[in-house]
Amino acid sequence: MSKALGLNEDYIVAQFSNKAPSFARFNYYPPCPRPDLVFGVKPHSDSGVLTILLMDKDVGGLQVLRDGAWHNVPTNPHRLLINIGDFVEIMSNGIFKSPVHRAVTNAGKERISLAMFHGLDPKEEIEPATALLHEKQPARYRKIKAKEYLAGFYEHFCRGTRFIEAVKI
Ligand SMILES: O=C(O)CCC(=O)C(=O)O
Ligand SMILES: [Fe+2]
Repeated sequence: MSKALGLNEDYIVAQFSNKAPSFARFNYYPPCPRPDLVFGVKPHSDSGVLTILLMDKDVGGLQVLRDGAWHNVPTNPHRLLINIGDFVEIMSNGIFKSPVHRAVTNAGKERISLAMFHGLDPKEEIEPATALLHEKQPARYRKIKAKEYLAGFYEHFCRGTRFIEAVKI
């Protein structure tokens, strides 16, 4: 990803210290009698650097928002889905976008997914890479500590809004 941005090859990897948290979350979605009323996970983007998602091999449910429409992500037993998180959107000055996604429920079938989230040391500051900025392309996000970002992220998630919008300049 760093290379694709024209940055030093290790720019993004170098942001990780040995204090960078990673955690796994198993999502279990029981059958839901009213999928028309209940989300498994409401619309959000992931906060961190990268998420590696192992989806249920049979039951779909993940949807990605693109150009205002929701698209189903097909299931595949041998596929890992890599999602870019908000930290990469900020570092790349918006060249990479962290996708908004949601999980819908299913009336007849249960579903399981496993998400592995890779974050940053809460003390790190996140900001657009200086090498990407010039007069015609100023910073589109303000500098913010990872810890502060996460606090804002969860507050906004509860309200159904996206904190990244509040970090935009
Ligand atoms: O269950 C899924 O497919 C997605 C879960 C998800 O978006 C998350 O845990 O952040
Ligand atoms: Fe997610």
